[in-house]
Amino acid sequence: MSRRRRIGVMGGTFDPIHHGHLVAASEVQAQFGLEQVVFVPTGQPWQKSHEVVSPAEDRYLMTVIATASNPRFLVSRVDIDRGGPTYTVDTLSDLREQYPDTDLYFITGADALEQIVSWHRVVELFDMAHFIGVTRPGYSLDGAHLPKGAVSLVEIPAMAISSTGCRDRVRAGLPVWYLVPDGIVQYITKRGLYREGSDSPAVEWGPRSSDA
Ligand SMILES: Nc1ncnc2c1ncn2[C@@H]1O[C@H](COP(=O)(O)OP(=O)(O)OP(=O)(O)O)[C@@H](O)[C@H]1O
Ligand SMILES: O=C(O)c1ccc[n+]([C@@H]2O[C@H](COP(=O)([O-])O)[C@@H](O)[C@H]2O)c1
Repeated sequence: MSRRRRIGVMGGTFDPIHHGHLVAASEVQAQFGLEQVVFVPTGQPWQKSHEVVSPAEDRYLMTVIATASNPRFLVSRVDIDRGGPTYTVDTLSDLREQYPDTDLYFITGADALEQIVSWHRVVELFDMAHFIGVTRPGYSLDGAHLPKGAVSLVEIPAMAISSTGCRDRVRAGLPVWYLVPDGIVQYITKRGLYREGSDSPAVEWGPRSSDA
């Protein structure tokens, strides 16, 4: 009897994508024998509504550039094309339709996992995918209230990199070489992303009038 397909799902705002994301996806791919890992840039990350987030198309293109050299990595537009606030319950139902007879492995860092109880329709999530929590410097999972057995925890090489840190460095005129792939440095420079007073058309996600 043939084994069911196993596909990883790496969701993120990716503003910008950095080597912490790529190492997490690569480690989980190898440890769980995943056929592919699908990177899914968020449309509107509703829990970051107080933050300025770069346009989805910039985040999507950066994700495509950063993953292009790995034949096991793919990028999906489902969260961007659906529109509205991004909920993982919708991401997983779209991907389940796209990948029938497949086990999905949703990858999250320790920080995101700590917050998972606040996610939309969280109870349904654990029936839709296996959740894999990866270690992240500065975060611990000790206090996270997760359903017993719902999440597998995986130790990955420690990458003390965050998108916030990368944005702050660009704003301060510091290099982000080697924190992000080379193509992402070039993309950020070309588009003038994250620079104070730059013309880059960052957007703020306020609640839509229909959500009020
Ligand atoms: N250095 C890292 N090590 C392990 N997991 C990470 C790391 N950076 C991000 N992740 C995980 O990747 C997913 C997407 O993260 P996201 O795009 O929000 O990046 P971020 O660096 O956390 O961004 P920001 O600093 O803007 O909050 C989340 O599950 C997050 O926990
Ligand atoms: O479903 C939710 O309510 C929800 C709330 C916060 C984050 N998420 C998902 O978690 C992933 C990482 O998100 P972020 O904001 O840390 O980049 C991404 O796939 C998000 O869509 C999902």
